[in-house]
Amino acid sequence: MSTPTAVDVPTLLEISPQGGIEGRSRRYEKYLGDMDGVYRDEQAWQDAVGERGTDDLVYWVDDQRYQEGPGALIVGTSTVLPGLYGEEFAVTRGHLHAVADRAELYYCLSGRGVMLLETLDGQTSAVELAPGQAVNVPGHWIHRSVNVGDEPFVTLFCYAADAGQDYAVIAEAGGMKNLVVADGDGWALKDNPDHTGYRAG
Ligand SMILES: O=P(O)(O)OC[C@H]1O[C@H](O)[C@H](O)[C@@H](O)[C@@H]1O
Ligand SMILES: [Fe+2]
Repeated sequence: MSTPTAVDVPTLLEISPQGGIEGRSRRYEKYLGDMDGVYRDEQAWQDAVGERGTDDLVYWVDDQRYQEGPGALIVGTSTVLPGLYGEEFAVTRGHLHAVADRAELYYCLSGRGVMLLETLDGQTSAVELAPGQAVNVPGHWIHRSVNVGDEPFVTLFCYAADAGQDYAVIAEAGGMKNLVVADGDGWALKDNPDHTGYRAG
């Protein structure tokens, strides 16, 4: 059991529905240039880089944490800006927790999105989220936020402070099994033909 420290005190967090936390510990920003290899349509991503440059902000995360040890929670907001790369909607890189059994809650604050979920043994799920809706993601599910609207997709998340992130799992598999693509006014799932299957769990 970890010894409480002076900073282990309850903290009031002011959470903006547009994303952002007063009282955060950290802000983490991802730019278009960081998304190399994430979208299946490489040319579409290259074209976007040509138009907007590598320094164009695509998503950002504010979080608050008071210790790294097991038992503590990380609370944050994730703001994914809208976009389309070929037929694919704007996504976060996505990950499996490094401590794979760690769960995560995502509560939609604004915008319209999909939480794309997959397991190493091939189960898939996609949960659409509108403001007021949440998804309780069990451990062992790879998760990626997808903005399927035309405004920022903002979620409040909460997960165990010792979870960590494994990003290689998606890259090694040629991307996630499913793509979230534009379909009329909405979205649809499409098989990613480059997906080779995940490594053994
Ligand atoms: O970590 P990424 O897949 O790039 O997504 C960005 C963020 O998504 C979620 O909201 C997680 O809880 C964050 O810890 C993570 O950093
Ligand atoms: Fe996570």
